[in-house]
Amino acid sequence: MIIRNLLEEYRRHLTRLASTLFEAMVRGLGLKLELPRSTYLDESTELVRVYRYPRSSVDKELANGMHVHTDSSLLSILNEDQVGGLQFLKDDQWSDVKPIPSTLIVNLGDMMQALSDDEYKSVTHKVKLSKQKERVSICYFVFPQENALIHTSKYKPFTYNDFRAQVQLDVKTVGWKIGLQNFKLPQTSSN
Ligand SMILES: O=C(O)CCC(=O)C(=O)O
Ligand SMILES: [Fe+2]
Repeated sequence: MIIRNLLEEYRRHLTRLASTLFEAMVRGLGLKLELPRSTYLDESTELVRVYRYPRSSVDKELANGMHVHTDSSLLSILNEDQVGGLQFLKDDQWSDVKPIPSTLIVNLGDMMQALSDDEYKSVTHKVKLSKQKERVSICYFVFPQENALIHTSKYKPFTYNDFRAQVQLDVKTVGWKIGLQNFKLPQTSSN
């Protein structure tokens, strides 16, 4: 089970990295968090996924290895090979994330967007399949404690559990994830 030990070691390094990044964002934004940091970045929730995306057999632009989405996480840290295919949406335009050797990609998830009161955005992204080469990525995700209340000015107070249950319900009833929009408080017109 060498792979298991390696993934565990990898996870521990990324916990450190994610905590450092989270701390920097909390300080940078001057966030007044009500609960300890480990409530929002809960080590026990961490996932490490290894993906193998096969070569695309269809000769079309549409060959998605991973459909359009935002991550529900607090933070996601991606480690990809040199094949490329990750794309993100900005101003209604898809852009490629060019792979850079020995470089990790940090995605902010929905929970970071909520905690930052929309100062930071959870990026919409997808993975396109290559026609030439298979792609491998190792992706780390960390989430808040399931029952910890996330309380900010732009959103109704909610827990990660509430969020996940709502996403599951939306996927079942509407057919896709609505996400943070469901928890948004009505905008006030004060200035
Ligand atoms: O494989 C990748 O680079 C991204 C995977 C991804 O977006 C996800 O698992 O949420
Ligand atoms: Fe993702």
